[in-house]
Amino acid sequence: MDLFDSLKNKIDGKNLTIVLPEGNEPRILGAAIRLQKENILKPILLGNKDDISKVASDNSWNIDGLQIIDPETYSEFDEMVDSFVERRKGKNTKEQALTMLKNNNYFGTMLVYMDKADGMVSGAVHSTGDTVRPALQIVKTAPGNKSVSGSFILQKGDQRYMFADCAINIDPDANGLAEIAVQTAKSAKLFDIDPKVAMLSFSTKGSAKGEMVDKVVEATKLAKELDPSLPVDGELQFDAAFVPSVGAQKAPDSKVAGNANVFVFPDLQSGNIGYKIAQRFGGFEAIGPILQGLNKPISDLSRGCNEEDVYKTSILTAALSL
Ligand SMILES: CC(C)(COP(=O)(O)OP(=O)(O)OC[C@H]1O[C@@H](n2cnc3c(N)ncnc32)[C@H](O)[C@@H]1OP(=O)(O)O)[C@@H](O)C(=O)NCCC(=O)NCCS
Ligand SMILES: CC(=O)OP(=O)(O)O
Repeated sequence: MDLFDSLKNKIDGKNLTIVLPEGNEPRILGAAIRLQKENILKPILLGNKDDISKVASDNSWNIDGLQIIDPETYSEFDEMVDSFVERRKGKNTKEQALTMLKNNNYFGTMLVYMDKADGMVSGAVHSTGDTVRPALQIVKTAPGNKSVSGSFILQKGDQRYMFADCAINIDPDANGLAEIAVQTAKSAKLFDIDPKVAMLSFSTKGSAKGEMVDKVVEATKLAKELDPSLPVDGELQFDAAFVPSVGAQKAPDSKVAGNANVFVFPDLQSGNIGYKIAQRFGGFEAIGPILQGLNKPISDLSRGCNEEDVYKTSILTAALSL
């Protein structure tokens, strides 16, 4: 079954709510109208009602029945401020809270934190940093996780792969990389991928040397320690990880080489560039970044996203709340 049909089945009838802080962005509003019309989930748009109505009328869209919260006039704002100050005890004052909660990403994240919404999707017009910082500060990492990371599903026809970290950790050390591998394998299972994890490098099994390679070798060892049942191997170049004949030549003893479907990049430069190349040159649909290891489902979008990406990321985020 198509991934999104199966995710839709999962969330069907559960009345899940997803906050969309960028309420007057046409790609967001278009996706929200579609989600509402198809009765898949309940979008909650943040923004000024007149501004959102103007975008709708400019596009001849009907927004009847869509839930819009204007943070400027939110009746439970005082309760939200108190909850924020309590959560950020010792880190942010009430005065700071009043300013920070004027930002829709902080406001939307608080709705999720306070269980007034099941998840949030943002980032069509905000950078990843501005989108995820409130989540890292308020929702925080889930028990058993040290850091949050960001993965993508790359799919084309019946091919489906996971790439990570493409969004959050700029230069993870070996421990961080090992955690990213385990988190991404866990995400893969949620999306019907039986994970075989390749720890990527410019070297395969000692073909090149240096600190960058050592980091990936160490991370592979640590990932195996974190989850002994996980099929994970490294260090592998992308061709050795993906192409069976090259895997057999470069890493003949590996059970992952040539068959990998989860690709862990050594740092964010390679991960972010890598997924965009697969998307833009390779014609793969890229869904994400999916934040892994976070206590509640909040998803970022690439600013290059389209309405379909927002629609799908909202469905996926709702499914992650179950
Ligand atoms: C994610 C990112 C924005 C965090 O940067 P930052 O806000 O400057 O980080 P700080 O060190 O000030 O941390 C802010 C908070 O987030 C937490 N945090 C930072 N990185 C984290 C991570 N990977 N996992 C969990 N928590 C994290 C910190 O503990 C801190 O919490 P606190 O305020 O309660 O102490 C930064 O790592 C970044 O810019 N990453 C790259 C994003 C990007 O541009 N990606 C490419 C496009 S997708
Ligand atoms: C995920 C990502 O690269 O986001 P953006 O394109 O917004 O920087």
